[in-house]
Amino acid sequence: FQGDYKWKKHDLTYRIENYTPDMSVAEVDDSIKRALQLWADVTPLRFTRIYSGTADIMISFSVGDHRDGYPFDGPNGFLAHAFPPFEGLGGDAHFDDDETFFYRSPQGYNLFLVAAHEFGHSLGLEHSQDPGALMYPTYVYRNSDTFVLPKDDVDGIQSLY
Ligand SMILES: O=C(O)[C@@H](Cc1c[nH]c2ccccc12)NS(=O)(=O)c1ccc(-c2ccc(I)cc2)cc1
Ligand SMILES: [Zn+2]
Ligand SMILES: [Zn+2]
Repeated sequence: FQGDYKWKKHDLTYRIENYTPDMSVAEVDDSIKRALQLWADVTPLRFTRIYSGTADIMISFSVGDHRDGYPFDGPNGFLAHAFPPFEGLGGDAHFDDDETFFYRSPQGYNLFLVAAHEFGHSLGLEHSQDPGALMYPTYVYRNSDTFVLPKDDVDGIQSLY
Protein backbone atom coordinates (compact mmCIF):
# COMPACT_ATOMS: atom_id res chain seq x y z
CA PHE A 1 0.00 0.00 0.00
CA GLN A 2 2.61 2.49 -1.09
CA GLY A 3 2.28 5.77 -2.92
CA ASP A 4 1.86 9.36 -1.91
CA TYR A 5 -1.92 9.70 -1.87
CA LYS A 6 -4.07 12.23 -0.09
CA TRP A 7 -7.77 13.06 -0.09
CA LYS A 8 -8.72 16.00 -2.31
CA LYS A 9 -11.65 16.88 -0.02
CA HIS A 10 -11.93 17.49 3.71
CA ASP A 11 -15.43 16.18 4.34
CA LEU A 12 -15.13 12.41 4.45
CA THR A 13 -17.74 9.76 5.17
CA TYR A 14 -17.32 6.46 6.96
CA ARG A 15 -19.52 3.38 7.29
CA ILE A 16 -19.17 0.49 9.73
CA GLU A 17 -20.29 -2.45 7.59
CA ASN A 18 -20.23 -5.18 10.24
CA TYR A 19 -19.16 -5.87 13.82
CA THR A 20 -16.78 -8.07 15.78
CA PRO A 21 -18.18 -10.34 18.51
CA ASP A 22 -15.32 -9.19 20.77
CA MET A 23 -17.23 -6.25 22.17
CA SER A 24 -20.59 -4.47 22.04
CA VAL A 25 -21.82 -2.48 19.06
CA ALA A 26 -21.60 0.68 21.14
CA GLU A 27 -17.97 -0.07 22.07
CA VAL A 28 -17.02 -0.61 18.41
CA ASP A 29 -18.83 2.58 17.40
CA ASP A 30 -17.09 4.54 20.17
CA SER A 31 -13.63 3.10 19.34
CA ILE A 32 -14.02 4.02 15.65
CA LYS A 33 -15.42 7.46 16.39
CA ARG A 34 -12.61 8.34 18.83
CA ALA A 35 -9.94 6.97 16.45
CA LEU A 36 -11.20 9.24 13.64
CA GLN A 37 -11.56 12.19 16.03
CA LEU A 38 -7.81 11.98 16.83
CA TRP A 39 -7.02 12.91 13.23
CA ALA A 40 -9.88 15.38 12.83
CA ASP A 41 -8.65 17.29 15.88
CA VAL A 42 -5.38 18.27 14.15
CA THR A 43 -6.52 18.72 10.52
CA PRO A 44 -9.36 20.38 8.55
CA LEU A 45 -10.75 16.87 8.01
CA ARG A 46 -14.32 16.07 9.10
CA PHE A 47 -15.80 12.59 9.34
CA THR A 48 -19.51 11.88 8.93
CA ARG A 49 -20.98 8.44 9.57
CA ILE A 50 -23.35 6.96 7.00
CA TYR A 51 -25.38 3.77 7.39
CA SER A 52 -25.87 2.68 3.79
CA GLY A 53 -24.25 3.09 0.41
CA THR A 54 -20.54 3.59 -0.21
CA ALA A 55 -18.57 5.75 2.20
CA ASP A 56 -15.06 7.07 1.60
CA ILE A 57 -13.86 4.91 4.48
CA MET A 58 -15.63 1.55 4.55
CA ILE A 59 -14.85 -0.28 7.81
CA SER A 60 -15.30 -4.04 8.15
CA PHE A 61 -14.20 -7.09 10.12
CA SER A 62 -13.29 -10.23 8.20
CA VAL A 63 -11.15 -13.35 8.39
CA GLY A 64 -8.80 -15.02 5.94
CA ASP A 65 -9.32 -14.31 2.26
CA HIS A 66 -11.82 -11.47 1.93
CA ARG A 67 -11.28 -10.90 -1.77
CA ASP A 68 -9.14 -7.79 -1.89
CA GLY A 69 -5.85 -9.51 -2.65
CA TYR A 70 -4.61 -9.15 0.93
CA PRO A 71 -5.98 -12.16 2.82
CA PHE A 72 -5.74 -12.20 6.60
CA ASP A 73 -3.71 -14.89 8.32
CA GLY A 74 -5.57 -16.22 11.36
CA PRO A 75 -4.68 -15.22 14.93
CA ASN A 76 -1.65 -12.90 15.35
CA GLY A 77 0.41 -11.88 12.34
CA PHE A 78 -1.53 -9.21 10.48
CA LEU A 79 -4.13 -7.38 12.59
CA ALA A 80 -5.67 -5.07 10.03
CA HIS A 81 -4.93 -3.10 6.90
CA ALA A 82 -6.18 0.06 5.28
CA PHE A 83 -5.82 1.43 1.76
CA PRO A 84 -4.40 4.87 0.94
CA PRO A 85 -6.84 7.43 -0.50
CA PHE A 86 -7.32 6.27 -4.08
CA GLU A 87 -10.63 5.57 -5.86
CA GLY A 88 -12.76 2.62 -4.85
CA LEU A 89 -11.04 0.57 -2.15
CA GLY A 90 -9.00 3.61 -1.13
CA GLY A 91 -9.45 4.62 2.49
CA ASP A 92 -11.15 1.37 3.44
CA ALA A 93 -10.04 -0.27 6.70
CA HIS A 94 -10.29 -4.02 7.28
CA PHE A 95 -9.81 -5.66 10.67
CA ASP A 96 -8.80 -9.29 11.11
CA ASP A 97 -11.53 -10.88 13.18
CA ASP A 98 -9.27 -13.81 14.00
CA GLU A 99 -7.69 -11.34 16.45
CA THR A 100 -9.35 -10.52 19.75
CA PHE A 101 -9.92 -6.79 19.98
CA PHE A 102 -10.45 -5.12 23.33
CA TYR A 103 -12.18 -1.94 24.48
CA ARG A 104 -10.34 0.36 26.89
CA SER A 105 -8.10 -2.51 27.98
CA PRO A 106 -4.33 -3.10 28.11
CA GLN A 107 -4.70 -6.75 27.14
CA GLY A 108 -4.72 -7.98 23.54
CA TYR A 109 -5.21 -5.43 20.79
CA ASN A 110 -7.00 -2.24 21.71
CA LEU A 111 -9.44 -1.55 18.85
CA PHE A 112 -9.24 2.23 19.30
CA LEU A 113 -5.43 2.17 18.86
CA VAL A 114 -5.41 -0.27 15.92
CA ALA A 115 -8.17 1.74 14.22
CA ALA A 116 -6.32 5.02 14.82
CA HIS A 117 -3.22 3.50 13.20
CA GLU A 118 -5.23 2.17 10.23
CA PHE A 119 -6.98 5.49 9.69
CA GLY A 120 -3.53 7.07 9.45
CA HIS A 121 -3.00 4.84 6.42
CA SER A 122 -6.52 5.63 5.15
CA LEU A 123 -5.54 9.30 5.16
CA GLY A 124 -2.28 8.69 3.30
CA LEU A 125 0.36 8.19 6.02
CA GLU A 126 3.08 5.59 5.78
CA HIS A 127 4.94 4.09 8.74
CA SER A 128 7.08 6.18 11.04
CA GLN A 129 10.56 5.35 12.37
CA ASP A 130 9.68 7.09 15.64
CA PRO A 131 9.03 4.34 18.23
CA GLY A 132 6.69 6.72 20.05
CA ALA A 133 4.58 7.35 16.98
CA LEU A 134 1.11 5.93 16.39
CA MET A 135 2.30 5.12 12.84
CA TYR A 136 5.19 3.00 14.13
CA PRO A 137 4.92 -0.42 12.43
CA THR A 138 4.62 -2.34 15.71
CA TYR A 139 1.61 -2.30 18.04
CA VAL A 140 2.44 -0.68 21.38
CA TYR A 141 -0.34 -0.38 23.96
CA ARG A 142 -1.08 3.06 25.41
CA ASN A 143 -3.90 3.94 27.77
CA SER A 144 -6.63 5.02 25.36
CA ASP A 145 -8.25 7.21 28.02
CA THR A 146 -5.22 9.50 28.16
CA PHE A 147 -3.84 8.94 24.68
CA VAL A 148 -3.02 12.03 22.63
CA LEU A 149 -1.69 11.95 19.10
CA PRO A 150 2.15 11.94 19.24
CA LYS A 151 3.94 14.90 17.66
CA ASP A 152 5.47 12.80 14.87
CA ASP A 153 1.96 11.81 13.75
CA VAL A 154 0.64 15.37 14.04
CA ASP A 155 3.56 16.61 11.90
CA GLY A 156 2.96 13.80 9.40
CA ILE A 157 -0.74 14.40 8.92
CA GLN A 158 -0.34 18.19 8.88
CA SER A 159 2.23 17.83 6.10
CA LEU A 160 -0.58 16.27 4.05
CA TYR A 161 -3.64 18.38 5.03
O1 LIG B 1 0.69 -1.81 9.32
C1 LIG B 1 -0.43 -2.15 8.96
O2 LIG B 1 -1.44 -1.39 8.93
C2 LIG B 1 -0.68 -3.61 8.49
C3 LIG B 1 -0.59 -3.64 6.96
C4 LIG B 1 0.77 -3.36 6.47
C5 LIG B 1 1.76 -4.28 6.35
N1 LIG B 1 2.87 -3.72 5.83
C6 LIG B 1 2.62 -2.39 5.61
C7 LIG B 1 3.45 -1.41 5.09
C8 LIG B 1 2.95 -0.13 4.97
C9 LIG B 1 1.62 0.16 5.38
C10 LIG B 1 0.79 -0.85 5.89
C11 LIG B 1 1.31 -2.13 6.03
N2 LIG B 1 0.25 -4.51 9.12
S1 LIG B 1 -0.15 -5.23 10.56
O3 LIG B 1 0.88 -6.16 10.88
O4 LIG B 1 -1.51 -5.77 10.41
C12 LIG B 1 -0.22 -3.98 11.77
C13 LIG B 1 -1.39 -3.25 11.96
C14 LIG B 1 -1.42 -2.24 12.94
C15 LIG B 1 -0.29 -1.99 13.72
C16 LIG B 1 -0.32 -1.00 14.77
C17 LIG B 1 -1.45 -0.79 15.56
C18 LIG B 1 -1.45 0.15 16.61
C19 LIG B 1 -0.29 0.89 16.88
I1 LIG B 1 -0.22 2.17 18.53
C20 LIG B 1 0.84 0.71 16.09
C21 LIG B 1 0.84 -0.22 15.05
C22 LIG B 1 0.87 -2.74 13.52
C23 LIG B 1 0.91 -3.73 12.53
ZN1 LIG C 1 -8.67 -6.37 3.25
ZN1 LIG D 1 0.61 0.26 9.59
